[in-house]
Amino acid sequence: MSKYKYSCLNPIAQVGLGLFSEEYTKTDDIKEADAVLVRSASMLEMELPENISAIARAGAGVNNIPLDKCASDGIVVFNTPGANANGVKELVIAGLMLASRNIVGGINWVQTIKEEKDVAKLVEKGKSKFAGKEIQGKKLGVIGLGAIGVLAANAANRLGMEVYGCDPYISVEHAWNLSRDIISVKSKEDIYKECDYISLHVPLLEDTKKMINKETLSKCKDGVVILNFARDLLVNDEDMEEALKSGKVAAYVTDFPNEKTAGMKGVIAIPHLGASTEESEDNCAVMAVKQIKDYIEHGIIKNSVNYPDCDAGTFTGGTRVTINHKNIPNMLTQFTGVFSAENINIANLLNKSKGDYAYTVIDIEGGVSNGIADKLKAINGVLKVRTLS
Ligand SMILES: NC(=O)c1ccc[n+]([C@@H]2O[C@H](COP(=O)([O-])OP(=O)(O)OC[C@H]3O[C@@H](n4cnc5c(N)ncnc54)[C@H](O)[C@@H]3O)[C@@H](O)[C@H]2O)c1
Ligand SMILES: O=C(O)CC[C@@H](O)C(=O)O
Repeated sequence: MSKYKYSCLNPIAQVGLGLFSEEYTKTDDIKEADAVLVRSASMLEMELPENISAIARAGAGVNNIPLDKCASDGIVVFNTPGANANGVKELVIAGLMLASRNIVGGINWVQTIKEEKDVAKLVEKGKSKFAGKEIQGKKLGVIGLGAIGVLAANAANRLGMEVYGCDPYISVEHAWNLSRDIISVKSKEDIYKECDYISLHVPLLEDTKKMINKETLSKCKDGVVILNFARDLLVNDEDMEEALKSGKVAAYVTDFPNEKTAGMKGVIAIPHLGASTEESEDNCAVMAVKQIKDYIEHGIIKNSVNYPDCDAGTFTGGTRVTINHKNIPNMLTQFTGVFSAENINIANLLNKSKGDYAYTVIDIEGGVSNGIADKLKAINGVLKVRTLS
């Protein structure tokens, strides 16, 4: 009989799932799963049963997961920062090329003449219709300098582009990795005004939704190319259609086609292939499974998007009690009170908070009764209690 169960809502690379020991079994019923692994499947409308302790998004974007609801149910949500960034960066470079040289048009045209007698001659005669531009010397603006934005900016710069980057919240780690040749600008306005190509690498949030719209496009250069390898809702599709028609936008490259953009003239639509490489899928799966195992077996939180990171070290014996709770005053006093009332000595205690939520790990040398977990659960503001032994 296995100790833990996990469910996968999307296919997850075997190299990751193989890291689960025989203590784990896979289940298709999330009502009995301790942990859930997901890629792009939407969990927004899903009922989240009480048994779930953790959800790992094998990828970066978490807009398919109800983060607040999970936090208030005591469910820790992880993602895998950077694990698919190289895969996306490479497709962004392909996107720059696809938008600059009429590669798709040319390839499709060759198929229309493939049965003709002298294909080579027709090719030489007809190819001028597909002539393009080079990216060297052109200006690229990268909005969002996280794992992908930094790699894309540096790579485009190495290909001879003049690259502008904008990220008011850039992390120290990403700032370190950004080439000194990238021109860092404080406002997106500078990118709209200066750049021939604009690539979006921000998460989909309330303040980034439809950031590319009639107003922002009006600030752009005529014939600008927009690349969207982040999320479709970052762009207002109606405004984009108008801008493509008028020539304001020369091409819109999107990794997120929808009913509106899939057949839109001027759109180069790719079926969400950014992270669809063997390497990215493996990296994401391995990172996601390791994070789930660390949390389930040791109560360690790393790379959570709704709870604080918290590492009390490997659980080696005795009892470890983990408590997901609201970040409100007086919680620790109440927790320690439950143990002291039973004359139990706390060997180690770690508490971390992030926004409205907090997480506490309490190590005890011996065992504890079930009653302890029930008393902790009864404290107002406690969302989930787990006892590892
Ligand atoms: N096409 C794909 O298959 C694919 C794969 C991975 C990620 N993505 C998308 O790309 C996004 C970025 O991925 P990542 O791995 O680089 O994430 P990341 O978290 O490393 O980087 C996101 C960056 O955006 C910045 N940011 C947030 N709000 C901003 C704003 N208003 N203006 C400017 N910068 C802002 C953050 O400071 C951060 O540095 C993801 O959220 C996801 O939606 C798509
Ligand atoms: O899982 C995928 O294929 C896509 C992942 C990507 O959109 C992400 O946000 O990481």
